[in-house]
Amino acid sequence: MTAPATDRNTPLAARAGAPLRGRADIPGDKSISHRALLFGALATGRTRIRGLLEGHDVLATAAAARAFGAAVERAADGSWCVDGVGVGALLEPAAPLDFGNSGTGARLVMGLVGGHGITARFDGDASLRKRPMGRVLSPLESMGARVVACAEGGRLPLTLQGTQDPLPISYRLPVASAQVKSAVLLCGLNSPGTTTVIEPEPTRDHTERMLAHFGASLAISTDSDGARRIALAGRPQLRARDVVVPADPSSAAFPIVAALIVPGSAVTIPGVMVNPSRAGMIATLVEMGARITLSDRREDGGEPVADILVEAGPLNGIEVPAARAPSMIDEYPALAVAAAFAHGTTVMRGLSELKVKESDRLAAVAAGLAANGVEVRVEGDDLIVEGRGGRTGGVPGGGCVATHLDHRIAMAFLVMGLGTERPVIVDDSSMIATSFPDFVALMTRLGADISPVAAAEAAAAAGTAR
Ligand SMILES: O=C(O)C1=C[C@@H](OP(=O)(O)O)[C@@H](O)[C@H](O)C1
Ligand SMILES: C=C(OP(=O)(O)O)C(=O)O
Repeated sequence: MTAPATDRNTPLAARAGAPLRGRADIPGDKSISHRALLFGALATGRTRIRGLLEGHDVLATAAAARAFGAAVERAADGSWCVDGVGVGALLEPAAPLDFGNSGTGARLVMGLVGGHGITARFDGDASLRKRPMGRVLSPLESMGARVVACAEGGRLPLTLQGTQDPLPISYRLPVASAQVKSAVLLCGLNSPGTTTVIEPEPTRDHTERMLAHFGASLAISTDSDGARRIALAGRPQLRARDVVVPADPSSAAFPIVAALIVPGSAVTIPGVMVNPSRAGMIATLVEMGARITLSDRREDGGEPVADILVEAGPLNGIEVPAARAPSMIDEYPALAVAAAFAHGTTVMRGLSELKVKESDRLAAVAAGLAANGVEVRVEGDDLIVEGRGGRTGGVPGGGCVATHLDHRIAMAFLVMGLGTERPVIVDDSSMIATSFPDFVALMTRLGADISPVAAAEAAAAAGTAR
């Protein structure tokens, strides 16, 4: 249930305390940040990006863009400039590309390499090396790319040889994955024909929005069976554009849940992206009775955004349908924590994709809840949490959570500890910097009590939780 802390881990403990109050400025969206750098590298001219997320995942993508010949610099005012090389003109990287913890970076860049006459080696950390890459490699191979070498099961480290003339294919996604969709479209950008992706379940649409923003020609329609069809005309001339990156709803989920479960809290979060393909968490929390108010809805950088006010209050357990999963796939660890504080049972259906994230999140969430005294079951791909809202003793806490190199597991359980009877320890917090480097400082400014604990204390807590 719990992993032993090592010397390199940085365990943290979260304790219940004062209400959370004030304004939370959330960093830029991770998905849009990766894409802004890659489209900047593929465009001709200078792209300026404001609000880029400066997390480790995105910085690894910036390094890859440089390896392809783009100039990528941070300006004195905090914006980023990318001088691109143009579609079809990427250079071959001189050294292996290291994507660290980032599935998005690795898979999107595989699409780029697959559609250019270059060869690149891909690697990542122990978590990324476990994640399936076949889902991207398989369509790229049908477009003409070749996997020269890879670890068992099509995993990293691997070497991919691209083609300068990718075949235009029509590809129906076998899994609901925006990363697979995006890899195929990025490869198809340098194809002489039209590349079509059909997605039976809609996934985040930032790639399509940004393709249009940079001047590509794409047609989006709905098939008779309800599937979404995206047709991209190959070899467009992409022109550099300004990109404004809105606040990341997946990061905002943590202070939102914290404000809901810590009595007396009221937190405002300005400029959060509320694109419908990412807004499942807000809809779910509102269904649970959360006091969440959206105001000043507007458009920023081609994405809908709003200011969010969250106030603490009771939550009720609900059933979350499988169809909603793609619109909140990264938010389930935070939602499961909210469910632990709700009155009644919450059933989250159709979570198979959670098993192939930075960790097996279905197992990690269940283990973390159980270690902190919450009754939880995994039934097939469903997660069932028995909320402790209104029960004597509240949510017990007192456990140490194994984070398995997973930023979202670390942040979700630190949030949990802000509302539990006893502190919650996470065995490692270093991965939080992949997506939300300022998380602990931001939560502390709101009034949260999160502090380092000695590895020995974390190990002892892990022992008692077993
Ligand atoms: O395209 C993207 O930016 C992402 C897509 C999702 O992954 P999948 O495509 O594997 O669902 C999500 O979990 C990830 O954090 C970001
Ligand atoms: C799944 C995630 O990211 P990635 O796939 O890019 O590693 C995430 O950020 O929760």
